[in-house]
Amino acid sequence: MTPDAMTPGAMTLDCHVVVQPRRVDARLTLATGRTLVLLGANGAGKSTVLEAIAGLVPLSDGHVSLDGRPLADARTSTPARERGIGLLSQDDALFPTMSVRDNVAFGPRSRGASRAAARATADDWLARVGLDGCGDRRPGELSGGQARRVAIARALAAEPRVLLLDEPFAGLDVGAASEVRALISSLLKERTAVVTTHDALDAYAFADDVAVVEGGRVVEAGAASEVLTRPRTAFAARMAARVLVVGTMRGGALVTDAGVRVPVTGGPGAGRRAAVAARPAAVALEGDEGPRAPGRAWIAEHVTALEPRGDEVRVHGTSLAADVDPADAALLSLGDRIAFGVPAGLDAYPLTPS
Ligand SMILES: Nc1ncnc2c1ncn2[C@@H]1O[C@H](COP(=O)(O)OP(=O)(O)OP(=O)(O)O)[C@@H](O)[C@H]1O
Repeated sequence: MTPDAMTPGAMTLDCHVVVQPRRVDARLTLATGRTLVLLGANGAGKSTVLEAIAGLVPLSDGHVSLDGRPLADARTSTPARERGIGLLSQDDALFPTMSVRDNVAFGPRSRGASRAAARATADDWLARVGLDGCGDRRPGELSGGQARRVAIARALAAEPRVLLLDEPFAGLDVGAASEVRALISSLLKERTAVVTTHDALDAYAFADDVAVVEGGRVVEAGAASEVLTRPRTAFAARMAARVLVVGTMRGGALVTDAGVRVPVTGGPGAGRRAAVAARPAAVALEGDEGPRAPGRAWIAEHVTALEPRGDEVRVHGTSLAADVDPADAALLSLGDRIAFGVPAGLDAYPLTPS
């Protein structure tokens, strides 16, 4: 570890991952001690980025550097086990014939620890992930949540400089996912990590920084507080579970390109492009005709999708969305024209540099 890497805020990971066969071309940087969440839909290229950083997929172009040390480019590649990077893949990939303890001891053993020391480290990690006493079991004797914990322990027992977690809650039932979420939340403190997810909840829960990935590219990146609450594109807003209304500032209001006036708080000067972001739960829904409640700006769109979400349904328009009671959603059909009521008084933020 270089002295620079010990400095809080120093850049740990710097990469430009180009994997042409998978159409991935993504640039990322990550400072020491921070957690970066890669937020994107299925197939966006998130796993490919992690696999390339870990050394499991070759780069077509670009580079991966850790603490200023080049690990890979299109011509050279440090072997995965020598990178100081731990990857928790979606399938856990535990060795099925080894005991749980030996699975976790694998990393320390590879780093030269004696068998006894590696086993002691493994037992210590098993206790830290809540699996005290499970060391003699085989992976096939574990529940999905337990197996995920073992995989986490195995990744961390190797003492990686950077931990990569690929959809760490995928395939777990609600109870197990909640437990693993709490465990990961405590383990990520002070650690340098990248977590992939398609779920905004994970971004809100873990991210210091967020990079939104679409079609193999990073389309928005920055501090979580900025990217999640002030998204700049409809895609980033959707990934952050927000709806975005874009327009031009006029007379203290945001006026959409269709001419709807949205009263806002703050915002840049007249004539500047700006946006407000709302939670779908805060957006109201009415028929296209008839009375409209005051205190909102009403924007008419066609229904494009009805997405069940537990005890609510998210009604998507072409750009807006609202969470409504299933009984109300049941009255709607795809293509219906409806009015979304965006609350007045949201904070407007600039979309163009001043
Ligand atoms: N082993 C592979 N061989 C060839 N192409 C692959 C392989 N794995 C993924 N791809 C392709 O690369 C692209 C990116 O996939 P990737 O798995 O990285 O996306 P993702 O964002 O992680 O999605 P998911 O959340 O579904 O895992 C996709 O077009 C996918 O079909």
